[in-house]
Amino acid sequence: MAQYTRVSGSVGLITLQSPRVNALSAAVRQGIVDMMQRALSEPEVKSVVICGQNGIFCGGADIKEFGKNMSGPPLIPMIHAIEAASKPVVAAIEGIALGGGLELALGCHYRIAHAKARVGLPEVTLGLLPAAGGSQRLPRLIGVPAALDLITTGRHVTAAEALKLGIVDQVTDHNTVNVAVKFAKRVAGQSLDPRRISTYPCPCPSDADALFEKAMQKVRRAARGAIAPVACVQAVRAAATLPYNQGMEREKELMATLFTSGQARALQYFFFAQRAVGKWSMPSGARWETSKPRPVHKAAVIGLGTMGRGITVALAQAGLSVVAVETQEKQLMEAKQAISGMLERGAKRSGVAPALDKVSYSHNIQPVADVDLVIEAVFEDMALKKKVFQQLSAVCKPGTFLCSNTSGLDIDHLACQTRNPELVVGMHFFAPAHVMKLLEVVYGPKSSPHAVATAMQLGKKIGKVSVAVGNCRGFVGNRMLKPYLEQALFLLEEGATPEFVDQVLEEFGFAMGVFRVSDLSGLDVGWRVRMADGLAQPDPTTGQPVRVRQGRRYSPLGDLLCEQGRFGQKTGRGWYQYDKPGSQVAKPDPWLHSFLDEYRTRHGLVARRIDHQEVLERCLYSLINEGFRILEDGIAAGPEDIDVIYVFGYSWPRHRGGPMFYAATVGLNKVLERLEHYHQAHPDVPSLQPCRLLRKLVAGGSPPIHKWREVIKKVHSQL
Ligand SMILES: C[C@H](O)[C@H](C)C(=O)SCCNC(=O)CCNC(=O)[C@H](O)C(C)(C)COP(=O)([O-])OP(=O)([O-])OC[C@H]1O[C@@H](n2cnc3c(N)ncnc32)[C@H](O)[C@@H]1OP(=O)([O-])[O-]
Repeated sequence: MAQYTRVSGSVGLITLQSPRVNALSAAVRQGIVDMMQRALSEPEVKSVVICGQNGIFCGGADIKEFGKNMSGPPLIPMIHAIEAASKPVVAAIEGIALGGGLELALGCHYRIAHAKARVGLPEVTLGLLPAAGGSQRLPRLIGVPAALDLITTGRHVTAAEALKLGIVDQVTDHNTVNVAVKFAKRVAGQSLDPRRISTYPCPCPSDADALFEKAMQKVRRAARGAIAPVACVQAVRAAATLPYNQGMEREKELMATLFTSGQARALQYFFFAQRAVGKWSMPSGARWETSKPRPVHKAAVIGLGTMGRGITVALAQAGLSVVAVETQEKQLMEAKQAISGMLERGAKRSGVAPALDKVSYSHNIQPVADVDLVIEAVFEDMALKKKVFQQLSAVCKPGTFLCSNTSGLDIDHLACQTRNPELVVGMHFFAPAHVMKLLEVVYGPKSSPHAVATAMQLGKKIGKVSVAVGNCRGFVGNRMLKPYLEQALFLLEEGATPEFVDQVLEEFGFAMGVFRVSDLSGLDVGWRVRMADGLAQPDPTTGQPVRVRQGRRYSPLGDLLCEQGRFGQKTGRGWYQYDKPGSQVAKPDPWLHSFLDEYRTRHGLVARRIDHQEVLERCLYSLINEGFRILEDGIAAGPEDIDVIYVFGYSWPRHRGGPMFYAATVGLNKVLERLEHYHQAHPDVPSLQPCRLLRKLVAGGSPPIHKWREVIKKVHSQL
């Protein structure tokens, strides 16, 4: 919808009305067309201002309409009509003008923006490109290099940068609509030809071919198989090399290839999945709408190792006062230096003052008595963590939330160490904690909805994408990672090499394959956990590494490497070799190949040829199968939770939507059939045995992913 009012005598004011972001739905487009005709037909009206209600100009095309039959007036001719109008049209940009919203503004003759406004063409993040003239008008207005940057990254720019680039004509701190109305009155009657961007020549740098070649290489490197960034470069190239109308034809062609692509569907699913995880619920029925968070002004971090330092920085950068506690004096001094350095570098990057004064340091726990929330980040040892929680429960004021950054230990065990177990939740950060977006908020059976709501809100405040999950070994992310890692090791036993397995996973779109990630995070981290679980010990009778445990197949390959000090990058040797400890360039290691050959011979294994499909299916389908078990157990409320965790925490390629969306794309019946195939071949690997929920979904005709929550609810109600 759009509202029309005549203001200041001679200005027609068109206000977009579609909560919450005035997206260009069919109704809004119809409203704009109708109101423009009215403004142009009223003789008293000399100029027009377009704005959005509630201080937001426009969030672009209505993503909820994608995939449905398009109705209402099409966007391109609507914008052309505005550009061709005989009366000046001024866009009053408040809040945001994104995608089709900015394209609408580029069709206007003038653009006035509020100082706090942001503009951009983020279509590439949805697997699309600016398809309402944005890829043709923006290069003509601001030049090819700047347009390439905005369109291939989809980044939002501030009003100040938009003015500098020439996207907007004026920036104001005052009421933008009033300023725009005054401006519109002032330009009434002036010639508009010089203001019709589509008529501008596209300023093309002399070395255009080289520039576009370079841009194409850059996006291909970063895209990891995503197709939209490549199409964006091609569209801008059309603007630089073709007349406007032909360029628009090219934009349309390219958009047609993207719009129906699986990647666009995956990225649009992921757009809404990101918003769905904020609307959390617990098996107890507690929900985000009804659970009030408590304010957190002052926090504490216990243990200043790598994770503790990153968490302290994330909290301080968000403006919280932080008490950083480390009992080891030397570790405390090193941490103070590291944290100050991270705060200074972060502040320099964002052009603000470093929040050094936000952090106070202590080598004992007393100063945390008056904080609102504590995050424990000590070494991953249950006995040590229990002691810390007992101390915190004794020292902290009543009502203080006690949170653990454990990556998989039992939250309920920690809660039982305290006077108020309802105030205990997990806040599982991902390394580096001040960079990685994901936060798993883990609730135990005693955790109160307030504790979950407070941790979720704190996560949002420090710029994280927070996902609420239930308490179990490894929570969601690490629990699903286990069968994935297991299959990768089994594939090595059966004849594959780390390079080949990683190549397949990186071609799929992962930033790094499983063995390169293992070398980066350190093989010893998992080894210590397996040692603690008594898994890594050789068979006491034979002294031989054990390959079957409790009737399940087990691969001791990782343990054997660790026994030889091959911890990965940190020791210069792991699944790959590195020039020196700490270097990051992984090279195939002939030693490892002969080690694998000997290992196979010693265990009577015969190497066989393993193809891409098998690597992909065994690694990904076992991970997905565990995802279905997690949904069945109610540890995650819906597939969106799992997909957001895997994209933000485990570099699952966003243009594939996430593991559960990928399963739906491949087809649940195919995933089931392949798992049955591999389980038959490997009956001693329970993680390949298809999960009941997967069977149930397939038996139910493989409903679309947005319907899975209903099926899960039914399964839970029958349990
Ligand atoms: C032709 C043309 O070339 C092409 C093809 C296009 O134009 S493609 C479209 C290009 N536009 C975009 O990529 C912008 C996408 N939106 C955003 O980036 C953000 O939303 C935001 C604008 C920066 C606000 O962030 P927020 O954090 O303040 O609130 P929110 O929770 O995110 O959003 C608030 C509510 O609005 C909903 N919403 C936001 N943008 C929407 C959109 N474009 N269409 C439909 N719904 C939208 C969102 O789902 C949520 O709903 P609900 O959960 O309340 O039910």
